[in-house]
Amino acid sequence: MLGRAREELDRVIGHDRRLCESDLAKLPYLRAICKEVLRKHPAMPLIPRVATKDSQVDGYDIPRGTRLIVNTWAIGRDPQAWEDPLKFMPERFLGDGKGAVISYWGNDFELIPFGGGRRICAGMRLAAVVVEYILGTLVHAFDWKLPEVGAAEGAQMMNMEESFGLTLKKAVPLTAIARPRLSPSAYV
Ligand code: HEM
Repeated sequence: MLGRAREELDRVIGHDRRLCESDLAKLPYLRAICKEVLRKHPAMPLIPRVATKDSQVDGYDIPRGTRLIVNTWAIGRDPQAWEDPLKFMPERFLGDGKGAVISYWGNDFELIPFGGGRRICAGMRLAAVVVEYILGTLVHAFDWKLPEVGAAEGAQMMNMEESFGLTLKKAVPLTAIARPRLSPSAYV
């Protein structure tokens, strides 16, 4: 996966400069990775709401004033919505399958990391660009490796468990070593 992302970045950008915002539209695999991250690890896992009128959802009566929590974390891992939901598979957003037309702008309810409706994230356009830009730059401009440690400690380093809160964080922070891989002039 890292190799495929790097191959795409090298093909579009080369080694003599760093990624620019205008490159992002030409990097579909990078975009698919970011979507997959936001599906499986949404930064805001629980979205609060209050019912403004009596309603019925999926056979449940919801009286006006009820406090509701939309669990985007669970939606992203729902086997009724996603094939093999626990697998990190950016390819699900590429090609001509169902996933290729799913976006996170609030209309496809299986992928709502920025929420939806009137209170949808006010910064989502900025956030979507920044996430792609930062991840793309880190992958394109550096080779990454884990510190050399014993197997048990090594397994902990790639630990993807999450600690729940208002925002979702990695339970075990990642430590990795970066080595530049572009022409020296690209870093100036
Ligand atoms: C990956 C980054 C981000 C994620 C995943 C994210 C996610 C969310 C979510 C899920 C909500 C609740 C939406 C709802 O209730 O339907 C929200 C609200 C909000 N976000 Fe973001 N957000 C991100 C970045 C940002 C940034 C960069 C800004 C500002 C520059 C921002 C500003 C806001 C504001 C102002 C609200 C409240 C909107 C309202 O209640 O009307 N967010 N965000």
